[in-house]
Amino acid sequence: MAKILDLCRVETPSPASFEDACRFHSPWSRQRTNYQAPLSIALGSRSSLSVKKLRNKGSVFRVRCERRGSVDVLERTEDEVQFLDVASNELTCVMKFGGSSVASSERMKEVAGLITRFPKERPIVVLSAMGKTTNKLLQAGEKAVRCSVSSVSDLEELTFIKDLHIRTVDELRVERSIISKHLDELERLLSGIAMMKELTSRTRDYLVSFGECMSTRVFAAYLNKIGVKARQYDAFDIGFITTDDFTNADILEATYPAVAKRLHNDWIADPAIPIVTGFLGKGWKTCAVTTLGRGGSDLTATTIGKALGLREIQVWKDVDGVLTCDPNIYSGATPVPFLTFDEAAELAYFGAQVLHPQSMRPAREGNIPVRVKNSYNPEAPGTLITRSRDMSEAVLTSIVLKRNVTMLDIVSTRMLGQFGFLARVFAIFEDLGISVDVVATSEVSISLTLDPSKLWSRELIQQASELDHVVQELEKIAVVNLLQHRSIISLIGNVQRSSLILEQVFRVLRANGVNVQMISQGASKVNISLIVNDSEAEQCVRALHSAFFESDLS
Ligand SMILES: Nc1ncnc2c1ncn2[C@@H]1O[C@H](COP(=O)(O)OP(=O)(O)O)[C@@H](O)[C@H]1O
Ligand SMILES: N[C@@H](CC(=O)OP(=O)(O)O)C(=O)O
Repeated sequence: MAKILDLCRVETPSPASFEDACRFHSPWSRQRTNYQAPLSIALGSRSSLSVKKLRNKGSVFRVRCERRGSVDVLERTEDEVQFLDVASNELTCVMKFGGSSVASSERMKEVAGLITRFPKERPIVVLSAMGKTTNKLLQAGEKAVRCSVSSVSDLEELTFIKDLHIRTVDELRVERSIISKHLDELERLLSGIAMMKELTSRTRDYLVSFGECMSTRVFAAYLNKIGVKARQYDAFDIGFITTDDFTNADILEATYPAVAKRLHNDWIADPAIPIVTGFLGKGWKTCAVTTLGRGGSDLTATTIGKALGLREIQVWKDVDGVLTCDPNIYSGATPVPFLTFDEAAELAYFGAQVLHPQSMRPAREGNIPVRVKNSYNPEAPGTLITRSRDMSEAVLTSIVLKRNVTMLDIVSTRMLGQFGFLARVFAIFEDLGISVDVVATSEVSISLTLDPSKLWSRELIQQASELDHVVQELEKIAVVNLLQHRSIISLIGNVQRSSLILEQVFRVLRANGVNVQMISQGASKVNISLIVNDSEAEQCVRALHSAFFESDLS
C-alpha cells in the first residue's frame, strides 16, 4: 500500500508551486527522503502525486499519491502545516557514527540509509575516521621517524590508507579529487617527519586529523550525490576550541556558543545536513589541530548536542548498546536498556571503551538524552542514557575492567594523630600533574591507583624515571610500595544495595581464590572498585558476570 508519511514546509497555497515546496517521505520513492528537491525526482517515473488546498473545507491541505493503482491521501489543517513548517527550521538531533560504522563504502551506504530512514529528524552527523585509519596513521608516523624520506611512499600503512580511501570514493562513485589533496598532504607530512626524525604530540594530532577530515568529505559527497543535501565541516574551523594538551585536549566553554552559532546560521541560510569531523579541535593558544583523546568523537557529538540544545544525541556503534561487560572478555554480555548519566560516566571513566570518558559531561549539563545504538543492527533498542531512572529493581548494571594500572601503597613515617598527611601526598601529585583514579585511606596510609591514560599521554610509563621521580618525592614523607600490573574492576550499579553486592562479590572471588588488594566505593554512589592482579582480572569479570547477570540474585 502506498503511504505518505508526512507533509510539511508548505510555503504557498498555490498548487503549481506547491510541489516544489513540499517535503515528504514515501516508501516507494527512489530516494527515500527528499530534502527540498522537486517531488518528481523523489517519486520516480511510475508514480503520480497531487497536492491541493481544499478551499471548500476551510484551510485543509491534501496530498494524494498514486502508484500502480494504490492510493494514499494525507490531509493537514493549515495550523498543522504551519507548526510543522516552524519545527522544520530546527536541527533535531546528533547522529554520531564511529569508525566501525563507516569502515567501507558498503557501511557508508548503510549509514546514509539510516540517516534518511527518519524523515522527521534533521540531524547533525558526526563521523570518526574510517575503520582503523587512526591506528594506521599513528603507526605510519612512528615508522616515518625511523625511515628515510625516499621510502615514506612505500610505508605499508600509507598504502593501506590510500587504497582504502580511493577504493571507497570509487565504489561510492564520487570524485577522487575530494580526498586527493589530503592524501598528497599526508604523504608530505610523513616525509617531513622522516626528515626531522621527530614526531611531537602536536604533529601526531595533525597527522591523525587526516582520518576524520577524509571520512567526512567522502560521506558528504556521497549524500549530495544521492540527492540528500549535506555540508562538510572540520570541527577546528567551526569553533571547537580546546586546551593545548595535544592528544588529550579538553573542550573549552567558548566552544558551545561558537559551534551553535555557526551550525544554526548555516542551516537557516541554506539547509543542508552538517557532516562534522569527530575527535578534532583547535588549541586556543597555538591555533593548531588538537585531538580529544582516543574515541573522542563521542565527546564531539555530546558537545554539539549541548551547544544546540538538541532533543537527542545518538551514538551509533557496532554493538547493541552498552553491555553488561566488555564483549571481548565475555561474549555472553547483554545490552543494558537504561543508564543514568552518572552510571555511564563512571563506566566510561573506568575503562568501558564503548564511550569516551568525558562524553557524558555535556549531555548531563544540557540534560540531553544519549541513545547508544548498533549501526549493524538498527532494530535493536540500544541503551538510553538519561538524568535519572527507576532504580528500585537495580542491583548491578555493568562490570568494567581497566588493565595495566599502577598502584601505590603510601604509609606515613610519622606517628598516628599527625594531621596534613593526605594533603601533603596529594600536593605532590598536583605538582607533578598526575591524576589519581581510585583511593582508599586510613589515618596513616593511602592506597591509590594512577590514571593510565594520563600517564600514557604524558609518556610517563615509557620513561620509568618519571615514575621513579613520583616515588622519590613521596619517600620524603612516607614509605612507598609501587605495585604494577594491577587491574581495577568497577562494579557499576545501585550502591544503595552495596551490602548485597559486596556479599556476592566476596563469595565469588573467594570461590575463585582471588585476593582483593584494595576496595573503594565512589562518592558518586554508583561504583564500587576492586583492585586485583592483572593476571586474575578477566577470570574475575567472567565469574562476577555469571553471578550477577546469569543467576537470580534476589
Ligand atoms: N561495556 C561495554 N559495552 C559495549 N561495548 C563495549 C563495552 N566494553 C568494551 N566495549 C567495546 O567497545 C566497542 C565499541 O566502541 P568503539 O570501538 O569506540 O566504537 P566506535 O568506534 O564505533 O565508536 C565494542 O565493539 C566493544 O568491543
Ligand atoms: N578516530 C578516533 C576518534 C574516534 O572517536 O573513533 P571511534 O568513534 O571509532 O572510537 C579514534 O580512533 O580514536
